Amino acid sequence: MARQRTQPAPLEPGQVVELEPHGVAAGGDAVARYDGMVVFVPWVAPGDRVRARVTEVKRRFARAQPVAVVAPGPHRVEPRCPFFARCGGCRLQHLAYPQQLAWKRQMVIDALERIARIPSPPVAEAVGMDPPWHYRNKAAIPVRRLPSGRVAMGFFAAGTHQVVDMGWTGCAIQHPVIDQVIAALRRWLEEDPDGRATSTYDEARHEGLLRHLVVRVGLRSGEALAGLVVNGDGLPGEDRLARYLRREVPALVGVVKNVNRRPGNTILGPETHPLDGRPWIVDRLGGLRFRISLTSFYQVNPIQAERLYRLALDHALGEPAPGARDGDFWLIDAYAGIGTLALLAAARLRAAAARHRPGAGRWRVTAIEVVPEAVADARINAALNGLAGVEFLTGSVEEVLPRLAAAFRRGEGGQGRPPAAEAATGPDDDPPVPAAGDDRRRPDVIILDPPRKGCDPAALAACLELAPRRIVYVSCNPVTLARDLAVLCATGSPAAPPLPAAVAGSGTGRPGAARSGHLRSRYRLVSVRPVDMFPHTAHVECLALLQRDEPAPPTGRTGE
Ligand SMILES: C[S@@+](CC[C@H](N)C(=O)[O-])C[C@H]1O[C@@H](n2cnc3c(N)ncnc32)[C@H](O)[C@@H]1O
Repeated sequence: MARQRTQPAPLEPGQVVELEPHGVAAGGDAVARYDGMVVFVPWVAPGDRVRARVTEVKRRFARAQPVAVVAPGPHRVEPRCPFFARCGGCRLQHLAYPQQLAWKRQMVIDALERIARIPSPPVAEAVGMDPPWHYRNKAAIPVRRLPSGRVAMGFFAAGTHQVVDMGWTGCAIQHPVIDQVIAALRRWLEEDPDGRATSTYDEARHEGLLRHLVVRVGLRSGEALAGLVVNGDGLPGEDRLARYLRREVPALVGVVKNVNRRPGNTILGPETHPLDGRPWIVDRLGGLRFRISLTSFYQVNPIQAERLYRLALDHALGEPAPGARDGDFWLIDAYAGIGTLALLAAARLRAAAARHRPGAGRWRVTAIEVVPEAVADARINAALNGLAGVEFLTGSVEEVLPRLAAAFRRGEGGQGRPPAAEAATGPDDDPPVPAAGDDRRRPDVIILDPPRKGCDPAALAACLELAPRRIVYVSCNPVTLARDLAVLCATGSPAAPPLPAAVAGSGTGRPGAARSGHLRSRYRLVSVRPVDMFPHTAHVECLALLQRDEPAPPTGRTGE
């Protein structure tokens, strides 16, 4: 039973109590109740009986740290990593993998019901991986020298900036090549005279040279790249160090130095210089090749990324394949990174068009990305795969998508490339992708794959105005997904951001405008599919398909 507000808290800090958690909260802590009060306990599983010491008591909840597992529950398993519950990287290794998947699905359902106000949302079973280990293709590892001269390298302890030294054991979720690079750098720093003379970064004082080791591995290609993040011009003997690392770890195709002189916890700085070999790796994903430099976004779990992308494109391109029907097809990939989804879509569209009669299924793909380096990589990737006609627009989605909507409003939407956009030009021998014909006034599909903070209201407003038949939303945060779906599906959540007045109808661009009838419910949530990109962590990734069943609103008007 819920506690009355006036009752004194039944717990106080320091108290040791016995608890039986019944669920897992967002973030991975187990949830129990004690005398009606909610208590969050990390590192224990639902069904466990545990003794826990109370560490914090608030008005409505308390936190406790486990002291002992009195009786393990049915879903508890032995964590594989000896550093589990000390290292902050994994939160769920003690929970059997099928229960992790069930929990992630429940997190999505809860967010959609609570925030987007969608009752019984159509959330499918999560797509898991087998085996769910050694999947991470990238790690950024802080380096700290201890007073003894030894070197500690590992991830930060949960909620702190204390390095938990991984020793020589390695990490259970990252690619083994990353462990090899860590071991080689540690040997250099402890045994080589230049290595011993290398200071490591002290965050509190903003002193010391070597901050992080960043390693990237191409799962399919086997190529690896190491980045030494330096608070200064360089490291003693850095060229020799780069050659040493490549000799010790043959998978390394290059070693680079990244200069980050800024205080704070941003890992990478603005400049990257090659030290030895080449400053990028090439990996294969979904049948295409991608060049990836140290700073570009690339999904950290490529096995699951391939599944996620296949599902996203099945939704986006739908049935029948666009090449199999008459008419043009225009797909916009918003938040495109190095162009993975845009190029995979273009490859599918090209293959489908080639299977059918000439002239049927002309297609166009437009990708939008804010980081210029990622766009540069994307253009190289387009050329690498013979798809250089894909349009890459550099800019924020909240600026570029409204420009496309404005062009559409002026009746220019179907006339080739967007007017205000900087379109990619491919090599002369690469035939351009046919632009959509004049009869096509709207994009058919918009893919949204924003960072954790979700989409800006201006981006959502432009989506509503462009009114594609389908929206495919790839999300790494169910909370912001739910907030944005409340706008796109017009469910009227108070969490939904205000829309610009022009889109919300007669000047009422406020939260809840949808409830007042200004925004007709436009998109139906057809399905949501969690795809486990981050096994053993509390991160939840999912894919939502939205469909517009009703006719598109007339040009320039999105309300009734
Ligand atoms: C989750 S990643 C997805 C990248 C890509 N779709 C993929 O799967 O590799 C989000 C991308 O959006 C970019 N980004 C972040 N905010 C943006 C904005 N406001 N406008 C455009 N791109 C943005 C980031 O640089 C990053 O490349």
